[in-house]
Amino acid sequence: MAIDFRRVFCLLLLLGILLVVLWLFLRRKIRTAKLKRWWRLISDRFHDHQFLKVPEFNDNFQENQLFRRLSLYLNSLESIEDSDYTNLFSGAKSNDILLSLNPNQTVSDEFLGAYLSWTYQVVSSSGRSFVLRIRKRDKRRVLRPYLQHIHSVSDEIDQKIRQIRLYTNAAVVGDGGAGRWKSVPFTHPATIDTVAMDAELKNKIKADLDAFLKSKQYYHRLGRVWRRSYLLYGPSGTGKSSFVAAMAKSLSYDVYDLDLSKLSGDSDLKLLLLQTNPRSLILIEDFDRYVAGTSPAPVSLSGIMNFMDGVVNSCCDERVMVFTMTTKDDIDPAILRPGRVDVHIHFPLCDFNNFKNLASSYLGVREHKLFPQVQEIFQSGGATMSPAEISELMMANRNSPSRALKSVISALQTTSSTAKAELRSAAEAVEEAGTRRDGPHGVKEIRKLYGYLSIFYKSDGSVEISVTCLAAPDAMFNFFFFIHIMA
Ligand SMILES: Nc1ncnc2c1ncn2[C@@H]1O[C@H](COP(=O)(O)OP(=O)(O)OP(=O)(O)O)[C@@H](O)[C@H]1O
Ligand SMILES: [Mg+2]
Repeated sequence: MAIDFRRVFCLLLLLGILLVVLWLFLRRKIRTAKLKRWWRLISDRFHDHQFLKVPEFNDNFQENQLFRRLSLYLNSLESIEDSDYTNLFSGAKSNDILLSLNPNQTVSDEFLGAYLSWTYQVVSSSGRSFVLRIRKRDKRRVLRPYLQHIHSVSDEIDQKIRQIRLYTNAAVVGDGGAGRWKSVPFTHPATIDTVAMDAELKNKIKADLDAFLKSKQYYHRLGRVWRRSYLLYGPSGTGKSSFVAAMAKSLSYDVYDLDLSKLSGDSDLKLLLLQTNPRSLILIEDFDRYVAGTSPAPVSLSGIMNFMDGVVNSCCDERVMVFTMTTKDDIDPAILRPGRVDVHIHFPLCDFNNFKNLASSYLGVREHKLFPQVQEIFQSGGATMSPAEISELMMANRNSPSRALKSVISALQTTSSTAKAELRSAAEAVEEAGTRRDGPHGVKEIRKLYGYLSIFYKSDGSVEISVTCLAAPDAMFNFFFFIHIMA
């Protein structure tokens, strides 16, 4: 039988054309990623796999940093778009859209020629975790470099999108456990530059924070935990809390605002500390209330001191601790010894230099014909206004710098004359005390003038008055005048 080559050729041509049309059709209908996935599913059948789980918390309820890094890394993968179910969130900028994996969804990845897949698991009993599926054959070759790759990519993402957060501790419910810290984005607008304080002091603190950030190796070489603690003390409204916010922003650290009154005991304090992340600032506001015993605290003094020493927080590398208080007069110096508190920063009531800083930021005024009058009031002593009070007056009159300055002058004059009258009556009280003393011996303190005049009745029978110089030119130092009256 003779072969009809023309017919065979036509058939083959027709078949070829059909195949090309089919290929074009499939390419349009099925994305290559899906084809790849199918191919991988088929080839996976011929390999053994291993599963590795990355839980969100470790046994101490401490956040597992690898989980956080993975979350950043996986949500940045392009393949997340191929997952069947993905969450969309708006980002920090208005046109940013962030993708995030939905529970029980899988995202695939490729590294050094190996195929890997991650499943995001949420189980009510054991919490959230990521589970890696990797071919046994690839594990030895790929796992270590892959994890390093995740570290460096997540670090990069972290730098780009890092938004610092403010954590607050909730009261103990049930058996304590994980999730005691609740967080919100920390958006306080204060920066170190916006806080009015002595310029030299400000530069010293900036340099100190900078040096701390760079000294990981140094601390570790000395066998010390890489942490630094600061005490900010001064009257109300002098900028302590604003400065804490500014410090956190300058370090780019999360803030853990620890409310001691919500703790259930010393072990609870340890547990909460273990749950803080590295690169964070742990803040205890109004610390004097707890250590001077004016507020009952559910934690013991030794528990607090252990926490300050870093004994309990050997895990607490890369932490800054900040304590704020109104005055450190009543605090046992042992609590504030070097090592427990590394840097003491005094926030004084407003002086002329701070007033000029405030006028410059709040009113945009660097010089004004009313400045000499303001300076005179500060120099005459007795002007006892906080930067908060002065800045409020400036803000209220920000449309007219002259009116703002006049209202500041009038308020300063009022506080100055009240302060002088109080000083006189306090001195009279001391004079009287010199001739008549009742009550038990010991230290009894009358605090007047916003804490700037202190009178001590001492056990040796003497009376000591300490007056902090109100117009102290340098925020670092206080000047004390002592009057001794022997009974
Ligand atoms: N030194 C300052 N420079 C600029 N603004 C200040 C300064 N001190 C206070 N303020 C302003 O006053 C307000 C109160 O300040 P802040 O809360 O920081 O004071 P504080 O010392 O923490 O007071 P408290 O002891 O009552 O908590 C803030 O809005 C802040 O902007
Ligand atoms: Mg405060």
